[in-house]
Amino acid sequence: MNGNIIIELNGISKSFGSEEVLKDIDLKIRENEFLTLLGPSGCGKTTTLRIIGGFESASKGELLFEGKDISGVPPYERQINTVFQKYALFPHLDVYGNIAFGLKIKKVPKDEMHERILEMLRLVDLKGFEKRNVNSLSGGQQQRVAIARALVNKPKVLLLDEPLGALDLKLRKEMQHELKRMQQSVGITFVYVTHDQEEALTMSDTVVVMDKGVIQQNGTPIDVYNEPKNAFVASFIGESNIMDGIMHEDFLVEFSGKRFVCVDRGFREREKVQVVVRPEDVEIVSPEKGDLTGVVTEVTFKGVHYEMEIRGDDRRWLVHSTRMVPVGSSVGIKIVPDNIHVMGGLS
Ligand SMILES: Nc1ncnc2c1ncn2[C@@H]1O[C@H](COP(=O)(O)OP(=O)(O)OP(=O)(O)O)[C@@H](O)[C@H]1O
Repeated sequence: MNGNIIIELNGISKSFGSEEVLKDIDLKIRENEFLTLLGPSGCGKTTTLRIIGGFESASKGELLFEGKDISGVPPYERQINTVFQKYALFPHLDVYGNIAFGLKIKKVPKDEMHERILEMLRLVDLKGFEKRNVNSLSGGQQQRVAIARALVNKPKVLLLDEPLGALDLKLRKEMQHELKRMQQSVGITFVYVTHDQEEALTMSDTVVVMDKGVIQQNGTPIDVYNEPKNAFVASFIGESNIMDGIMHEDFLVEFSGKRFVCVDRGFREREKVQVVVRPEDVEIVSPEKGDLTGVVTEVTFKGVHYEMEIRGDDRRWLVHSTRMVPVGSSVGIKIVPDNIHVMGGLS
C-alpha cells in the first residue's frame, strides 16, 4: 500500500490490572487505506481501536498522527471519528437531526451544514429519509445513518468496530460492498475491526491478524491467505491442512512420509517446518497417479463445491472439489509445488 503514513503505533502495550492485553504493537496505517484488525474474541482488536480513537490510553509506547504524538489529545480533538458496534443514534432526533448533531455543535453555518448533510445522505444512499424517525429504520439503514453522522465531520480517519455485527448475513454482504464503495468515494482511511475473516478479505487493502495481544501477520488479503506466517494465521484465515514437515534441501519438504517439491526458499537442511495446504489446492486423481493415497470418508455438498474428508495413511485431509467422489472411493492426492506453503522458524 502506497501513500503517506497517517497513524503510527510504536511499541504500544496495554494492561488492565495484571493482564497485558496488548504486547508491543507496531503498526503503520496509511492515508486512504482500508486496514482491518482481524482476530478472535479477546485478542485486543477493540482495545487497539480505542487507543487510536483516544477512548483508552496505552500503558507503554507511542501513538503518532501525521508524525505528532497525540497520546494526550482527547477524542473530540482528534481528526478521527468512530462508528461503534451499537449504532448509538439519538432516538429523539430524526435522520437529518442525527447527522446534523456534530455540525451544530461546531456551529457550521446553516447553508453549508445543509449541503454537507445532503451529500452524506447521497453517499450512504438514504436520500429522502431526512424526516424519518431513526427507530423506524432497519438495522442496515441505522448503520448508514451512523456512518453518515461520523463522515459528515470530515475526519481523516474513520474507526469502525464490528459495525455489521448485528446484521443478517445477506445484509452484511451488501453493506461490505457499500462500505468499500463509501471509503473509496470519500478517500479517507478506514480502520475496521472484525472477527470475520471473509469480511476482512473482501474489504481490506491490508489485513492485520492478531492473537493474544500480538500482531501475527500484517499484509494484503492475498498475502495472509496464500502465505500465512504461522499455523495460527493459516487456521484462522480459511480452512487448512496443516502438517509437521522437515526440509531436506532448500526446495524439498517431507511430510506424510513423502518428499515434495516446494517453492518456498531459505530453510536450513533438516529444519523442522509446518506445511499448509488449502483444501481447494488438494487435487484428487486416480490412486496410481497420486503422490499420496487415501479413502473418501465424508462428502458434504456446499453449493459451489463439495467438502470432502479423505483419510490418508497418517492424517485426514480436508478437500474442496467441484467434482463429487463417492464415500468409500480409493483416491490419489496430488499437490503442485505452488500450493505447498512452508512455514519455518520452529527449530
Ligand atoms: N476496561 C477493561 N477492563 C479490563 N479488561 C478489559 C477491558 N477492556 C478489555 N479488557 C480485556 O482485554 C482483552 C482484549 O479485549 P478487546 O475488547 O480488545 O478484544 P477484542 O479482540 O476486541 O474482542 P471482541 O471481538 O470480543 O470484542 C480481553 O481479555 C478483555 O476482557
